[in-house]
Amino acid sequence: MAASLPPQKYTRGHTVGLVLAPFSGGQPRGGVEHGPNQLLENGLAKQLRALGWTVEGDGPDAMPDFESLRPAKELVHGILKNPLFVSRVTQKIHELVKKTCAEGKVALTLGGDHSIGMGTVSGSAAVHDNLGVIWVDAHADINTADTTESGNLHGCPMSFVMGIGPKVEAFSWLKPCLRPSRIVYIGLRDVDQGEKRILRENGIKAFSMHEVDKYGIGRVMELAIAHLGADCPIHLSFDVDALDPSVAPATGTPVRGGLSFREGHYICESIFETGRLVSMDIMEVNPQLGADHASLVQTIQVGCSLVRSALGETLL
Ligand SMILES: NC(=[NH2+])NCCC[C@H](N)C(=O)O
Ligand SMILES: [Mn+2]
Ligand SMILES: [Mn+2]
Repeated sequence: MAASLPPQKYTRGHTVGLVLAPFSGGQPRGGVEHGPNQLLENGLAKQLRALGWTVEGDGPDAMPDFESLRPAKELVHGILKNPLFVSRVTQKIHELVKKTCAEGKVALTLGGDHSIGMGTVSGSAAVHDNLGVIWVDAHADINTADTTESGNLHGCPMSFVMGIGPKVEAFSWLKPCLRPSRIVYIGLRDVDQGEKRILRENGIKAFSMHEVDKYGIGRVMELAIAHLGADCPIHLSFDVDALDPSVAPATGTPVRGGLSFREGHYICESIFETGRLVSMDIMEVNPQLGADHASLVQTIQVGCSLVRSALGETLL
């Protein structure tokens, strides 16, 4: 028997619309495009149905083929890698997330690398006024075309949705849609110099691992939710590298000193408790990385359990 879920303020009924994002063009390591398939094969949709959700978008032909969007000729903008390809894919994701949210469903995007956040945040913000974004990550992913040292667009989605930094021609579809005050970071511990300046200059609220250690995750979540305000819709973007590599090893840019298993889940549980989660990303699960098969299985399982916690699974 399905559990009965409490009402959610900003969505109609209890339907999750899956948005599958098998994409790795925002960074150089292959494998992360298999994240969505692995999460589904581990039973994610079934697990959400068992919690009482209606789940759409996991049918046999649901997996999109983004290769067809790869341009014959890339645009050049400094050291940015694949700007036109990333733009086309994220625009597609934007449309899918926007449609799902407009239908009153929770949009759950399975990545894929974190450049996809350009599409998910902008797609959700196009429907939900005053959206607050909780970005859980070891990294701030707020480089601009000027500050990025890697040229990897998975390190840039936040500056792109905010509309800061130089205009990049390939992304003319992406209009500024997120003010700095609508962002809260949790879990940061590997932030580039240019990104630190952007965070400071824009007064962006960030709870790095230092604050998680200092206050504990319970207090951090109280402060995070209070910062966004008591009554706004919330988008949760969860990069699994926010977790300590001992918890989620199969990811492209692991950084030691991360969130524990319980801290990660507590974040998700406390966002569910607000009743205001309207969209969520689970990103950077890379089944081809990690030392062995066990670390892969562990990472996929933790990805699934984070989503369950954000969608109402409780310990008791
Ligand atoms: N989504 C991620 N894992 N991002 C890692 C970004 C690392 C680095 N800051 C960069 O710009 O390349
Ligand atoms: Mn990230
Ligand atoms: Mn990261």
